[in-house]
Amino acid sequence: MNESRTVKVALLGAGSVGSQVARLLLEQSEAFAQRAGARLELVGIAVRNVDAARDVDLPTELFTTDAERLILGADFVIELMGGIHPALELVTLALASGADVVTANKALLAHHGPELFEIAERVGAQLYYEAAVGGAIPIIRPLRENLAGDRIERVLGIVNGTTNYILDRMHTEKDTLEESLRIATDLGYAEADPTADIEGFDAQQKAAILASIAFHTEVPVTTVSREGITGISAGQIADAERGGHVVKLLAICERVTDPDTGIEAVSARVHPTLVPADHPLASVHGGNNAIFVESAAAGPLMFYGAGAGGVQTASAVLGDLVSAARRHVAGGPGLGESMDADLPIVAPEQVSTRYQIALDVADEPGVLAQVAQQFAEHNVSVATAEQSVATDGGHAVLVIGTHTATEGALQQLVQALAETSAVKRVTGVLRVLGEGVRA
Ligand SMILES: NC(=O)C1=CN([C@@H]2O[C@H](COP(=O)(O)OP(=O)(O)OC[C@H]3O[C@@H](n4cnc5c(N)ncnc54)[C@H](OP(=O)(O)O)[C@@H]3O)[C@@H](O)[C@H]2O)C=CC1
Ligand SMILES: N[C@@H](CC=O)C(=O)O
Repeated sequence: MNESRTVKVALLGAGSVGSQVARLLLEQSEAFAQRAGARLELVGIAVRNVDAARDVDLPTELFTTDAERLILGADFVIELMGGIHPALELVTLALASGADVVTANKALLAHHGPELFEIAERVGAQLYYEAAVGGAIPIIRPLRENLAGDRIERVLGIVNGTTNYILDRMHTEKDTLEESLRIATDLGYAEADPTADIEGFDAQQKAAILASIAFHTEVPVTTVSREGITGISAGQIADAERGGHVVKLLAICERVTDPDTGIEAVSARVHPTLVPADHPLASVHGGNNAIFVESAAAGPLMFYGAGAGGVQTASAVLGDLVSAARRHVAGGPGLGESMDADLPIVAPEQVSTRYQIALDVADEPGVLAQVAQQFAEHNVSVATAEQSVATDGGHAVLVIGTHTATEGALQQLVQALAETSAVKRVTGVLRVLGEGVRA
């Protein structure tokens, strides 16, 4: 190692992830110096409140509220504040000043990635973001680098630790969403505003990032259809278990080829999904994530591990920092990325999958015929139907599994069912994961 070489590192944020990054940087400075080929000097930590209680004891003299000044004196900037503002302005300042930036901020990347990459390219700086998807799991680098010579067809999986933790507890402990979310927050899994987790925004942002790098095309976050888990009831969890499934929030990004024209497009979506209990995704418990990548030459690959948590995510952040430092010392290109495919995005209503629809219906003759007629009129074919009388009597519960149908047909059917006199309520609609890793 060149002992005389020191790179100055500014850290923005000392919450769940930032405090662990700072601790590891300080505790393992010798090891990092060996691995990076230069001393990584933590020159300061920008926060909102320098007096706030922290998960970790860190030297008070490192703390500042003056993020801009800190950035301008640094070679590398690690952004772990979260949110769009002021992260956008600060990351822009850092890149424009020539500093390499490491971030875990998927909201920032999903909404402003292209402009940040443009600035980075213009000034010859690098933007690293391994921790933005999948927490500790290496997935960004494999997609950007290791699989750059392959053709990726599909990226699919569990990309939000908080919702996986919640759904897992709803299955295994019969816990409520609210109580499980409280624990996930204590564990450091949830976003500062956990609405981002439970309403699927976090997974939507991650899907946009994954789809963009997997298919080499810009996938705006607004084109990723999103449904969170707040509508999932204890009844749906019980129905899923009875049918040999578990409920998981999945992000599904796939390349779709029109069979008539041969034109390729990209579909990206996030929704609660019925996963067969013997599928590998069903065994992903707690705050873990699992992401399948299917590519033409490599075939199916699975990436699995801690998807959230302060120290786990710090691992990915520090891996990026060491890469950045090595490049700083040895020179050479940074991570490559090409976004030249310019593929169209499939409209959400054209996406096809299988569904399970639960209905509260009147407990009287002729109901099934009325319901079946609606399915036929909307070209949604029934695969299975199971009827049981509700425990409180007076009505029955009808759970219908469909064959593959488009999202557009499904939406129209659900509206028609809600207006059918025999149907008291459409209690839930879940998409069903197909064979293998196909949705
Ligand atoms: N937690 C996790 O498991 C994972 C998180 N991420 C991402 O990592 C990032 C950080 O997450 P996490 O550590 O959980 O977040 P926290 O909310 O725990 O911490 C945020 C930190 O940023 C500081 N901060 C926030 N706003 C400002 C501001 N305006 N000016 C200065 N400092 C500010 C806070 O300061 P103060 O302490 O004074 O309030 C706090 O130290 C986010 O982008 C998140 O999405 C990615 C993967 C996993
Ligand atoms: N809130 C996120 C944190 C990691 O990205 C999650 O729960 O996955």
